Amino acid sequence: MNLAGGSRGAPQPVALEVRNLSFSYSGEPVLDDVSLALKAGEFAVLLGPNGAGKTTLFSLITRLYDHRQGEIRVGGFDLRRHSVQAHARMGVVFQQPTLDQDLTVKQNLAYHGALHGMTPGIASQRAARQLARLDMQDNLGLRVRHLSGGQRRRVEIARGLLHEPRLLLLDEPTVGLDIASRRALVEHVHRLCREEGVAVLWATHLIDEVQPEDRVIVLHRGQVRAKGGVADLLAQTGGATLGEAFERLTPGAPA
Ligand SMILES: Nc1ncnc2c1ncn2[C@@H]1O[C@H](COP(=O)(O)OP(=O)(O)OP(=O)(O)O)[C@@H](O)[C@H]1O
Repeated sequence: MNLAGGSRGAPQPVALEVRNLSFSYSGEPVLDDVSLALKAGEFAVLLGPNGAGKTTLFSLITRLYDHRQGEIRVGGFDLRRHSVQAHARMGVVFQQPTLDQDLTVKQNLAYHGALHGMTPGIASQRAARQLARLDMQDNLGLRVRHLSGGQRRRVEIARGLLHEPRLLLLDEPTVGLDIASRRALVEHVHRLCREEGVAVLWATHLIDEVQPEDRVIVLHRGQVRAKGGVADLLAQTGGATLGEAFERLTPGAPA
C-alpha cells in the first residue's frame, strides 16, 4: 500500500533515498523492505507508534549501524561507498540530547564546526546566524545546563545545521517538552525548511505534530504502511481525521 505523494513536474534533487532497506537485531526483523525518498526542501514526518522502527531507521541513515540489505543515498551519495560525502550532507538531532552541559552554547557549536573542518571564524559566524534564526542569539555565552529543554533542542538544531547540510534528521525532538515549547519547535523547523530549503525528516508518534502541508510516511512494525499528503492518507483509509487514518494504518499499536 503505497501512496504517491508530492508534485509532478521537473525532477528535483533527492535529499534522501532509502531503497528496500531491511534490518534485524539478532535475527529479529525490525525493518522490512523500507523505501522512501525526500526531495530537496521537503518536510516529511516519519509517523509511527512506539517500537515501529523509527530510531532504527535513523541509526542506519546515520550509520550507527551498518545495513546489509537495501540502499541508502544522501544527496545522491551512497552511504556505504561515499560515507564522508553522505555525512557532510546530513545533520542530525538524536532522540537523546547530546550537548555537553558544562560547555557554553558557543563552545558546543565551535567544537562541531571544528569536527567539520571549519575555521573558528566561519564556525562562529554560522553559529550566530543559526542561533538568530532560532531566536537564541542572546544565549551564546550560557552554559547548556542553564538552558530550558526547548532551548537545548534549538541549540542542537543549530548545531545540526552548522555544516550546511541539505538534509536534517530529527528523532522525536519534542520528547520531554511542554506543549508550548513543542509547538514552537515544530513551527521553527518548518520555517527553517521553507527558508533554507533543507529537507527535513521528523520522526514522531504524535499526530498533532503533522502540519497540513507535510508529507507523511507511516511506519508500523518495520513496514511503510502509507506515504503521501494528509489528504492522501484520509482518502486511502476513509478516516475523517489524521488520527483515525493513523489508527487504521497501525492496528494493534500500543496506545
Ligand atoms: N539495540 C536493540 N537490540 C534489540 N532490539 C532493539 C534494539 N533497539 C530497538 N530494538 C527493538 O526494535 C524495535 C524498533 O525499535 P525502535 O527504537 O527503532 O522503534 P521506534 O519507532 O523508534 O520506537 P520509540 O518511539 O519507542 O523510540 C522495537 O521492538 C525495539 O524493542
